[in-house]
Amino acid sequence: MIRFENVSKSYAGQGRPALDSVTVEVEKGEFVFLVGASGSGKSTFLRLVLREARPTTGKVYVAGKEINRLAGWKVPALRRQIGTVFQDFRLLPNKTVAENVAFALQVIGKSRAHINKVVPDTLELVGLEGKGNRMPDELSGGEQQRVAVARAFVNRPMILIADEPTGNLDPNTSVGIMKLLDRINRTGTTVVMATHDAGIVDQMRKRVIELEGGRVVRDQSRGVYGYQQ
Ligand SMILES: Nc1ncnc2c1ncn2[C@@H]1O[C@H](COP(=O)(O)OP(=O)(O)OP(=O)(O)O)[C@@H](O)[C@H]1O
Repeated sequence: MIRFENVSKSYAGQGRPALDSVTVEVEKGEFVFLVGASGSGKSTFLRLVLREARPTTGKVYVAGKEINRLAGWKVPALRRQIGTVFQDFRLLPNKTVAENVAFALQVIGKSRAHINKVVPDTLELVGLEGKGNRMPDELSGGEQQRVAVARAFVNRPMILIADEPTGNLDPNTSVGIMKLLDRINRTGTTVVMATHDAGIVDQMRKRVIELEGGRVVRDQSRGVYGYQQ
């Protein structure tokens, strides 16, 4: 589903590359944690999958396509297949919960009938039934992240990318979000999550890829967090 072939990424003006000769493959339906110290290259890895950044050398494949070679007009279709969740939720503050989730479908031209059916189903899936009319600032952090997960998943993407999704949440709330991501993964969606949350990684026992200075230094199935911060 995702394949990096000898990928390096250097940012202009930076001495050493953010990613350095990374070769890694993530199969369809896998759940993968990306761990490593701050600056080790996790976000760069995720941005390359979304083609928000492009490799300096090497090839990135998503669903069999080398995405660096995709024509610009095909990039939105690629991103439509990839849901994203971030530490800071990134909800639209002036839209209700339901509108935030619906918006993700409106911008890709889905019909009102489809939206009216799918949004309530997805809010129920994430445990927010009955809260569709709330504004984001009327929700707890954990609930706001559930909205973000609903928005990321409402189009049933083949990949879900999560960059520190529990970074702003307390441990109990984080467990709830992880249960949700696990549930989404069980529907067949490939999940790649960058995290500093040792407790979560140790509890979930999923594949762990560790980056250090832009290189893969560990790739372990049913792994643990495994290093001191
Ligand atoms: N847009 C950019 N321009 C220049 N350098 C960048 C840019 N983005 C990241 N870097 C550099 O690339 C390296 C890897 O950064 P990256 O954000 O991928 O790490 P990370 O593992 O996600 O870190 P964190 O855990 O703090 O989010 C760092 O040295 C960082 O300073």
